[in-house]
Amino acid sequence: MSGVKDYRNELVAQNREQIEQHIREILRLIGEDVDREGLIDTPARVTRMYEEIFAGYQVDPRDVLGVTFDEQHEELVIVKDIVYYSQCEHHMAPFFGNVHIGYIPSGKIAGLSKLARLVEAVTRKLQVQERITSEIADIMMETLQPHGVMVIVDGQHLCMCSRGVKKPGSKTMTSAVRGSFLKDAALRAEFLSLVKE
Ligand SMILES: Nc1nc2c(ncn2[C@@H]2O[C@H](COP(=O)(O)OP(=O)(O)OP(=O)(O)O)[C@@H](O)[C@H]2O)c(=O)[nH]1
Ligand SMILES: [Zn+2]
Repeated sequence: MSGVKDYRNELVAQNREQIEQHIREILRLIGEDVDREGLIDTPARVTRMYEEIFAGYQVDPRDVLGVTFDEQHEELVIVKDIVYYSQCEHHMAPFFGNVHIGYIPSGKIAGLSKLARLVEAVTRKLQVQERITSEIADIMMETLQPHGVMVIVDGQHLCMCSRGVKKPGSKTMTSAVRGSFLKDAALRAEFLSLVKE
């Protein structure tokens, strides 16, 4: 595993030649002229893009929250509007949106940027939106041991917009609720109202 700050998918880099060959073959099989100027470098570009958009395989998302601070703030902390881009595991088509994370620390707070890094680590791979949502909540619970966590994710799935059912603009909303948020309706309401602002 490489460090959690700047990472690319090393397996893609190791297999670069084979991946490029396969992409070239797919281009040929869909009826393209693989030797035309605009496409000559496309297999290499796509492979470099895979190193980036599939970088999540390179990191254990738990390591991202390795840096924490002891702090007695046992009140709501929210980081909202964390933009993510992921790839749906059914079609390998992009989906993207925002993640909102709220938690009540229990003696341990995370660096704020680490929550955004956690989103990166969980989304930069083949995913479904539900799993992104619950993985973020579960990893927060496991590593920070807070009183509770609530995560909301919205997503626009290109596999539903540009193909198939073709419903551009439709948004999928998912939430995960853990610990004190489960029992406390007022806390959930406070989180939701601050996320909406
Ligand atoms: N639950 C969930 N479903 C997703 C997500 N991303 C894509 N899908 C769905 O995965 C399903 C795959 O369905 P299939 O019937 O196997 O594939 P398909 O024939 O291409 O389906 P259509 O998209 O309806 O044309 C579709 O309904 C997609 O909308 C996600 O993040 N969560
Ligand atoms: Zn899809």
